[in-house]
Amino acid sequence: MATCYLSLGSNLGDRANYLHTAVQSLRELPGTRVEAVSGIYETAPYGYLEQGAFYNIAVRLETGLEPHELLRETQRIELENGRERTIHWGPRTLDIDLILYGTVTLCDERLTLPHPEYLKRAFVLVPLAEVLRPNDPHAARIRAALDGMPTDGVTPVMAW
Ligand SMILES: Nc1ncnc2c1ncn2[C@@H]1O[C@H](COP(=O)(O)OP(=O)(O)OP(=O)(O)O)[C@@H](O)[C@H]1O
Ligand SMILES: Nc1nc2c(c(=O)[nH]1)N=C(CO)CN2
Repeated sequence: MATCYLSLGSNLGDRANYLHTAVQSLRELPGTRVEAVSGIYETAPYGYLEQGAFYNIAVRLETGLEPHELLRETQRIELENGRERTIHWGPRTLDIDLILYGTVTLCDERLTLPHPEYLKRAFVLVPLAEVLRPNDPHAARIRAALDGMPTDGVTPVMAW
């Protein structure tokens, strides 16, 4: 089993409902236990700015699925929730990014772990800090990245 952290986002349609539906689907994955879900944050768009605000959460789960198996399942969940890839970093009903999979490092044509952008993204790090195990091997790096990072574009809107 591995401790994994996912970042989920939505900025089209009923954003909170897409996130709740996605977490329920994660709970139903084989060999997987969702252990913690952050509150929902409203976040200013990062990267491609001509779009609506996102709702973002972070999830900690334990899974026996291998990294590529987990990615296949999360991409299935995205498609089941109407995900369409039009503009890179553009609007989406649901996006699920694999941030950390234990201490695995991996870089192939389908999957990079840890996620290559996560330490630059307050919309990832702020929810992630809520569900992070204090003794996690990545905790010090995450706290250091958050220290001094502007987080004014990340606003808590509702508990999970
Ligand atoms: N850690 C990861 N989590 C999710 N997808 C990944 C990861 N590493 C690589 N990918 C690949 O990235 C491709 C593009 O994913 P997507 O279109 O969701 O990017 P994005 O979420 O909009 O941008 P970003 O990855 O910068 O957050 C996917 O088809 C997937 O194979
Ligand atoms: N606020 C916010 N901005 C983004 C997000 C996201 O989830 N939240 N996802 C992106 C592509 O992964 C690009 N920009």
